[in-house]
Amino acid sequence: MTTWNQEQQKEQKRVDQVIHKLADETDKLLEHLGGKKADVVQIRKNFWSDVTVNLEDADDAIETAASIKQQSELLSEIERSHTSAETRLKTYEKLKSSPYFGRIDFKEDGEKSAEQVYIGIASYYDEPSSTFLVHDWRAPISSLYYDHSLGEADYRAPSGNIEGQLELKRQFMIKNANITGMFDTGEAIGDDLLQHVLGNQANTQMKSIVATIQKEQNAIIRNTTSDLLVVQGAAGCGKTSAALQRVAFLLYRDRETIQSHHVVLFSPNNMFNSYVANVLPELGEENMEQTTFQAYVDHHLGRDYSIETPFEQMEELLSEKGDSKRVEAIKFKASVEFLEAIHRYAETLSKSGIPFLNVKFRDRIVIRSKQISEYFYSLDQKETVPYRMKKTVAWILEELKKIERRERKKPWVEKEIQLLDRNVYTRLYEKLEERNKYGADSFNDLSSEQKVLSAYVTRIAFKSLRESIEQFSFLDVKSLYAKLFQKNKRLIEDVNTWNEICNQTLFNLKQNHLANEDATPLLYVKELLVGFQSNAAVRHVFIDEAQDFSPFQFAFIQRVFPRANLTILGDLNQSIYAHASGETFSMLKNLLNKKNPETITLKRSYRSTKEIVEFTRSLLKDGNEIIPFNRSGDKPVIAAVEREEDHLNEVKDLVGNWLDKGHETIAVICRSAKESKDVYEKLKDNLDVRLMIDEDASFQKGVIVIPSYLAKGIEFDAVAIFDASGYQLERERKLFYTVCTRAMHELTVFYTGKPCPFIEGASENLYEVVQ
Ligand SMILES: Nc1ncnc2c1ncn2[C@@H]1O[C@H](COP(=O)(O)OP(=O)(O)OP(=O)(O)O)[C@@H](O)[C@H]1O
Repeated sequence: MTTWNQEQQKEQKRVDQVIHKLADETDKLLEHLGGKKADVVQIRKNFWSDVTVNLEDADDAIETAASIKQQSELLSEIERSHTSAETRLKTYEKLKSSPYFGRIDFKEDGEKSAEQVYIGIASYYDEPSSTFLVHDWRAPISSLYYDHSLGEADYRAPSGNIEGQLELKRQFMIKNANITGMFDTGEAIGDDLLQHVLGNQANTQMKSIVATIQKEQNAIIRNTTSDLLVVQGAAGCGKTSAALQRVAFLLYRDRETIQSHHVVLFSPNNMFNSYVANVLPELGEENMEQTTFQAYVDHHLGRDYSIETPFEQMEELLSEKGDSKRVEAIKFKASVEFLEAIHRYAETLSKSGIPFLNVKFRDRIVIRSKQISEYFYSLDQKETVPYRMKKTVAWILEELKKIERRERKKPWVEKEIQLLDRNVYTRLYEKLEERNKYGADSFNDLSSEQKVLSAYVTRIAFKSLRESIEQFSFLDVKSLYAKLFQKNKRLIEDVNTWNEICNQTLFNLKQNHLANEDATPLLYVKELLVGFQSNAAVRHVFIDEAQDFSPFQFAFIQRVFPRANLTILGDLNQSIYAHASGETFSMLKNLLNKKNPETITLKRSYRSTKEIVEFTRSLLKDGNEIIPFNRSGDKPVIAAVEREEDHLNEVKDLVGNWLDKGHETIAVICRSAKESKDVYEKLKDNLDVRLMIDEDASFQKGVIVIPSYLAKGIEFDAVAIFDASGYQLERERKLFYTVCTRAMHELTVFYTGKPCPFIEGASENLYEVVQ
């Protein structure tokens, strides 16, 4: 037997031993859990009988409270240890199938021999031998595995820097407790395993990459020094993957202070949320909070306006209606200059000019906007506007109290009393009887009955008004925003289409419609006046696909999560929305004012084969910096088709071939949802295909037809681009690049009429042409 085989046998023996121990531990835990569960059920059952309830006098009441406290503390202690035992059990279950993926032998300076460190998704400590049989990949010593080749190496431990020699680095593939592959490598992370992993079929959900994290990705995952970490990287270089492993790392490192709900991920759409939802649970962690910026805007403005979604905006721009004037308006409204103009505007409002609305009750004006304005501007101007707004709310509520009292005698109140529900009447009666015990009037006394009922009716009638005042409904947000768009007062000199921008904005506002580009600035200017509703509990915010965030959105997130560190990940070459500034992320440093901002650039792309990356990077003006990972496949195919029927037939045949080859996730990517629907309708009778135009749908295996912008962030085994002749305008270059980079193994681009100018710019030896 060769030494390597012997070595593999030795390793398999160790795997067997570890798994055996894990099985024993699991049994013990199950027994312990059974006992605990019984304890909890017993305590819950006896909770009130074990507690001495005696409320006769003050001393007894104190004793009772103490008794309840003691019981509930006991209960929660048992529940706590039950939960942590359950978590451990889940971890053991995962380790039992694949206990680790790596081993390093590290000889610390001053030690006689090297320590063998096995690395897995969680640590496993063996009490009898007082050793870690598996180290968590996030433990300080595990960073040696990702960061160093053989030879001198060091890592940062809580006690300081530890130096020594890395003598061995071994990677394992272990499935169902069997070693199916094993490689020794001298590099940081050997390419063999990565080749194997990347060659697999795409999954409908993203996988964790802990076994093959690259050194440059590890720098993102383990960064602890920066409050603003910006990651710029090519399509498929692992930005999303690194972000998710970073969440897992932070949850592990700061486990005493941070839980999953202290971390928020902003992603491009809900489908993407479901696509990444499995990574953290796979690593034994709970998912962070996931949201989209649109969800935030809808939550705050959805009741008052019909808001255009980013997808609706995209559809319009991709249709014939999408003119360059609208694009210019969108860019203007997302610009840093507009943001600064809004700040200047808000400053002037501190002295005068805030538009207020009359406060109305039952269609009658009860407080005039002029009175509100006078009150607001009578307050000390040294105080902030949000503080004065809060004082104004308090003042209006006081005024409403007086008005409410006066209303009680009005005829409408009497009418409402007649309509009162019987149950309400009885409840009020009981309340009054209760009060009566203490010498108040009786309900039988007619005048006091009337008083109670009219007070009740008016209180209920004013309730929603009071609540809306607390939400600053007296602020005329529409006029506030509209005032920015005066034809004779250009906010920024070099906007050519200023008059059109003004007309369109004012027209939309009149209809209570908010174009997507107006929603965030309008909300922003409102919040500058009333104060941002912030969440200080959140400690880390991740923004994925950040190239499509406007400066407004960044500024918003910063204010809403004032204590959070930001990790911002994006690729400027994939800026597909018109509001994307196209600027580098360097403006974020000034905009966000965070400590130690750092930028990391990732250049190596892992998703697609070398041939696909070489082709896609040539679609960009400056794509040469993107480095493909060395995994080979077929060259992309450019297929010219003459007629629509031919196009559909060719797509159908191609997809059939791909299915025969074993590809499981296949996408026919169209430009718009409109085109997707059309293509789907024509394909569905001859092909098992699904239409994916709803961003709330979850991503599934099989063949899908999907619009370009929804495919952002996800990947497929094989991609067919439907009619690339549709991508003609320079502003669609990045959209075209984005859709082509979704392919892992195969890419075919069809076109019907005019060739796509971006392909024409690519060198002919990078693709095959099929006529
Ligand atoms: N170190 C790695 N080991 C294994 N697979 C990796 C690694 N890094 C990235 N990948 C794989 O590469 C693919 C692309 O990764 P990911 O989606 O994170 O890239 P991205 O930079 O977010 O891409 P895009 O900008 O195009 O959305 C995924 O399949 C991911 O699993």
